[in-house]
Amino acid sequence: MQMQAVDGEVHADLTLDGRMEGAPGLAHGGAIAAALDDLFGGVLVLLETPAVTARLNVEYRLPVPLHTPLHLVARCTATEGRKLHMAGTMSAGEAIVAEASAMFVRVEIAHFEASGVPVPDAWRSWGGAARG
Ligand SMILES: CCCCCCCCCCCCCCCC(=O)SCCNC(=O)CCNC(=O)[C@H](O)C(C)(C)COP(=O)(O)OP(=O)(O)OC[C@H]1O[C@@H](n2cnc3c(N)ncnc32)[C@H](O)[C@@H]1OP(=O)(O)O
Repeated sequence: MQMQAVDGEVHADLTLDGRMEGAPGLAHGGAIAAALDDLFGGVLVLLETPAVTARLNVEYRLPVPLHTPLHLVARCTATEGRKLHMAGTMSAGEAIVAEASAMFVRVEIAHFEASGVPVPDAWRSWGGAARG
């Protein structure tokens, strides 16, 4: 998903296809949640903060048709020590089809390195969990 930073928010355009189908012709709720969670990951890049999703809440407002352009927007609404609160929306045209809120928790880069897969070099210049 291609993301763009605009005025402290992260925006993305996305069209879901048959691989993301739940009910016939409609997007699977898990795919919608994954897209919004991924967008929150983009906010972390904007903030240059390594963190992970601790809690994700999605409100599904309308069915999301496949093969329809969707617009997503996310931002960090508050920070509280290691906790980052996020909010985001997914829209089809003028209609908000889903809204999400999430709590991320800052972690050290070592959290990701534990997988054994190298992290991008840029992440090393970011402050870790201790950055308040
Ligand atoms: C990843 C991106 C990197 C950046 C670059 C991005 C690049 C762009 C691509 C992005 C693509 C992916 C974007 C999607 C992001 C994922 O998908 S992340 C993967 C899914 N999430 C996880 O795997 C997290 C698994 N959980 C954990 O590792 C640990 O539980 C945590 C969240 C790090 C917390 O553990 P901990 O470090 O021991 O901290 P702990 O003391 O337990 O908690 C700290 C505080 O948070 C609170 N807390 C912790 N968990 C919860 C919870 N579930 N509910 C409520 N409160 C909680 C605690 O109560 C505590 O509060 P205070 O006492 O300080 O008030």
